[in-house]
Amino acid sequence: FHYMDLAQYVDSHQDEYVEMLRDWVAIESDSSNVQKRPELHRMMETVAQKLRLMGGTVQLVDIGEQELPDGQTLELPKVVTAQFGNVSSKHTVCIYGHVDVQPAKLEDGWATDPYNLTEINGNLYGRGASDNKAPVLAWIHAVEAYQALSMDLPVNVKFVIEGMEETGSNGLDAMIMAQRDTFFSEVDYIIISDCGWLSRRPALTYGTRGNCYFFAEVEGPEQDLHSGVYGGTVIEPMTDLIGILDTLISPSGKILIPGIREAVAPLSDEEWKMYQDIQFDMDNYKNKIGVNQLMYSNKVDLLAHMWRYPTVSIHGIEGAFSDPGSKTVIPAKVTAKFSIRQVPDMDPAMVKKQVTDYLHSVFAKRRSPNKLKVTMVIGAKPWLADTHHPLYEAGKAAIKRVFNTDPDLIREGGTIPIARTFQDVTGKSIIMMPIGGFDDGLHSQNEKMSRYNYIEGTKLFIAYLNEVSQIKRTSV
Ligand SMILES: C[C@H](N)C(=O)N[C@@H](Cc1c[nH]cn1)C(=O)O
Ligand SMILES: [Zn+2]
Ligand SMILES: [Zn+2]
Repeated sequence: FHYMDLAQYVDSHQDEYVEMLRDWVAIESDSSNVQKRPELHRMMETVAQKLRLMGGTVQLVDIGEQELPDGQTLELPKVVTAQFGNVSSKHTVCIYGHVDVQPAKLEDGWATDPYNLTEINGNLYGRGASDNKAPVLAWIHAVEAYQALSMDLPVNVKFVIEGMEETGSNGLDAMIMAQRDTFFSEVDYIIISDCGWLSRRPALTYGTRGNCYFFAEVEGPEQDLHSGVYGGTVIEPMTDLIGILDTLISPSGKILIPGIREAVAPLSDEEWKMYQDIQFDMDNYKNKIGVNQLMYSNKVDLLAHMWRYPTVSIHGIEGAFSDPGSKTVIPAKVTAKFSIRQVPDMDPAMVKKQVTDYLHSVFAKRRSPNKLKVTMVIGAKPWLADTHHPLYEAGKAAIKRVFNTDPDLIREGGTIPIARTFQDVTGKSIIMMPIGGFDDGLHSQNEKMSRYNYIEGTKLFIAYLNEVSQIKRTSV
């Protein structure tokens, strides 16, 4: 295995890789904004074209339509599948990633245009740079490097790249089920690089939280009203909504919805010990996010609540006045968006019932004439891997080769909605191998990917393909 030659190739092509990331970041592939859907289609076509030019067997798989809250339908972005190599004596890995992004606007407080990749002090700023465009590209560059040096790929490589991850991977479950006995039948392992390290030390990820995402709509008068003219006479939808939202979680982080906490698998002594042994600087973490106090003051509690316990987050209220200035309005209809991160042994179907029943009972106590409607729009399960699987040993060896250190074994507080489906439907083992930095600002202003992580991450993937090829057949 000529690792040094491959690594040198990567180093000498890094500016091209950055330019390609620039082209990809320039496509506003925001999956949550229906106006941007043409951009998302263009993004999927761009990925497919890149893989075609590399000689892959590429398909753009139609996964149907999405139903919007107003009943209209919208074409889902096609899923790109590709295959490089089909040698039966070799293992086959399937790389999953996504190229849709979270919304971003300059006026949200970005220092640079979110869709114009900008390099400052070795960091590449742009929406989707770390989540998940650079990691997807790094996998592509890894395959390209083998090809460019006329080296056989040590394993067959398949890609599944989607464009709806940030809104729950709509349509992908059905596609995986439909292709379970075709595209996925020869796949041995699934690799996902859609998360980040915990610190400056490289990491391997063995668990993700799931997510149940809710809309709670309160509807009252026929139209918005003047708060001076009508205030005091009507029962305001916003007051009702804030009132019920306030019953979801206590100020100290205790979830108040009956049944949620009871479902959580207890933290084992082994887990407690693992968290205890992880190097994690709480002050650094506070500095990074700009707060002087956290919900928990010791490391184990903090890590456990980041990865291992559910939490409620309130994201926004549609219909509420949120522009600058001071409009004196009583909004007629307001819709809160909130989500509950899922952990073993929670069940999204159960959570849906628990949340819906609870909010209706709390609302009923208010004796409000307004109407409450609760819907769950995403129900993604958590995912957990066996860290003793050879995939993780191979990951450790690759990290040792590239970074000359042992990795942290970590969990991810975020959600990769399709991870659990991959595991349950295909029955294949999954590893998550992040290359994003701990301070990349995913979903936030000024998201970035460091040039270092992008380039060394590409080398890591090159080394990992070789390590996976050494896994003995019996361990598949
Ligand atoms: C971890 C991954 N990069 C990510 O950001 N996933 C999203 C997926 C999601 C979950 N609910 C809605 N979207 C996330 O964790 O927020
Ligand atoms: Zn992601
Ligand atoms: Zn994301």
